[in-house]
Amino acid sequence: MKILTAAQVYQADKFTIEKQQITSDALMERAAIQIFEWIHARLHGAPVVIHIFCGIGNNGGDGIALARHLAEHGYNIKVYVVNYSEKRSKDFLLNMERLKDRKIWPEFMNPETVLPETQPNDIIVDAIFGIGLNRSPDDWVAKLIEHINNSQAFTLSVDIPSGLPVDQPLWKDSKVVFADYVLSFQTPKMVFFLPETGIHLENWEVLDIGLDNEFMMNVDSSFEYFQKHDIQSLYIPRKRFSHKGTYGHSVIIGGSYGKIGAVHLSGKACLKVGSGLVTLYVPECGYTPLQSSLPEAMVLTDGEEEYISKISLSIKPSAVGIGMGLGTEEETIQAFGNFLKSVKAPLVIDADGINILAKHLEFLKDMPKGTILTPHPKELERLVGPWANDFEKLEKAMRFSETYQCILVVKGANTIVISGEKGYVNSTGNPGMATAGSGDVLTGMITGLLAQGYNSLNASIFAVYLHGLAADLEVPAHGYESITASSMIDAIGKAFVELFRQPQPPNDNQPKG
Ligand SMILES: NC(=O)C1=CN([C@@H]2O[C@H](COP(=O)(O)OP(=O)(O)OC[C@H]3O[C@@H](n4cnc5c(N)ncnc54)[C@H](O)[C@@H]3O)[C@@H](O)[C@H]2O)[C@@H](O)CC1
Ligand SMILES: [K+]
Repeated sequence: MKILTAAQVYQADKFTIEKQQITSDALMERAAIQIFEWIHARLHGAPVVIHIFCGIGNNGGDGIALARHLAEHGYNIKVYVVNYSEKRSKDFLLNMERLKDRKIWPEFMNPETVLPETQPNDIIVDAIFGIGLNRSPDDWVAKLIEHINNSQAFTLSVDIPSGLPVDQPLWKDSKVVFADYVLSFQTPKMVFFLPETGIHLENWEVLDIGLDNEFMMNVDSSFEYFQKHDIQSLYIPRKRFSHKGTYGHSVIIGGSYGKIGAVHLSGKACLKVGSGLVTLYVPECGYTPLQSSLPEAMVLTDGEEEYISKISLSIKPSAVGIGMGLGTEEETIQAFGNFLKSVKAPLVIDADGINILAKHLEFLKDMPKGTILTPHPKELERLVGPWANDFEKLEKAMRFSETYQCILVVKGANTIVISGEKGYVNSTGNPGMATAGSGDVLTGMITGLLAQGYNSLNASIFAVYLHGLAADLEVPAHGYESITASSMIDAIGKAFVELFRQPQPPNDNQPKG
């Protein structure tokens, strides 16, 4: 699903109105009806008090139109107009007239108005600001936002939590409504997925208001949100007349004294996504533990006992994953640098591999095109330098990806796969994944898919999705706390099965945590 900017949504809006020959008010009516139906399907006419806070633009217009539908169905509503400007939109005014025709009189709020009381069991609808917000709200509106946030009432935001910009960082000291749920029109907003702004909402859902399909197909969005059907289309089916050689030979290179487990996790995950053969290349101390714990894998050792000192492979790998538990001994660094010059197979670099690159930028020129780097935030910072906000972080990652023609898997609550100027936002995963070895598992999965012939971008996206899905499937049995890297590996099989189960579970597009 494409993630549009505010400017693109306005274009889609205009295009739709012209092509479908409808009025802007008809589009607002569609939006309001969709929200009404969402609420009505859950409340079934319950006499709960619904406070609807409306701005004076089209987001406010949506709120006023919603108020009319709720009133017509007998709901107990209280409507407020947050009168932050005299520039009321045409469709807001039109819907105000319709509301007044039904003898419903909103309370007009200005800087002097006493803030209304709400009860914990009430519902608040936040239709104060939508995608038109272009600066931080005035002080008195900020106080109202705080008042809403201090109430314990369930808060439903129309289109976007009021106070959040759509596609740029938050203004300094700006106040934002904390939304328990956001009903976002046609597209999720990029701010939902980034840590500095995503903390202002718990859940979100996209409502289809029928913006034109042709526009949506052709619009060039920088970011996409990938879900089950996107991943299904990337899947390469296994063939009946195949053998283990068909599915590639993966090599996992890493480990040092005390960190051999990282290689075990990567190697096992690599096998679990279907790599035909897996060889682990480790220092001598890894030989016995790996041979006994992972019998399906072959083990090659470096002459050095405790760390890798040279990388010479007697086999021709289909894909290589390198860096987990590698350490940063001087000899290891040299071995890593030399390996980059000679490697011909598709490559994934993780953990200490990334740390070495960050300290030896001269190695970057030797990195094969299409190499995948899987940094967590600290590793990314070492690689691209510090950033002032989440949007700058993504810009820097995109520039890095373009310069070195590599793919960056920017790990986080919503992992984002960066390929040049495009970013792909993952829809699976949960806070239980913040646990030791989780990244080793992902690196092994990407390597295993590369070995089977997935290209760099598809292998990254597929593995990131499946990794998160495996962890999500662990939640019912383990909760977040007890998920481990090993339990995620155990669930990879279930994740493959789930991938082809229909229909998509309803919470598949929710941010977790
Ligand atoms: N584009 C679409 O597809 C549709 C949009 N609709 C609604 O329209 C909304 C956008 O409406 P608008 O463009 O009227 O914008 P908003 O309703 O978000 O904001 C209202 C106006 O306030 C002004 N403003 C911005 N920041 C301010 C601030 N800090 N203090 C005071 N005034 C400020 C701006 O001039 C802005 O146009 C969407 O979020 C959505 O809710 C829906 O009606 C249906 C269709
Ligand atoms: K809103």
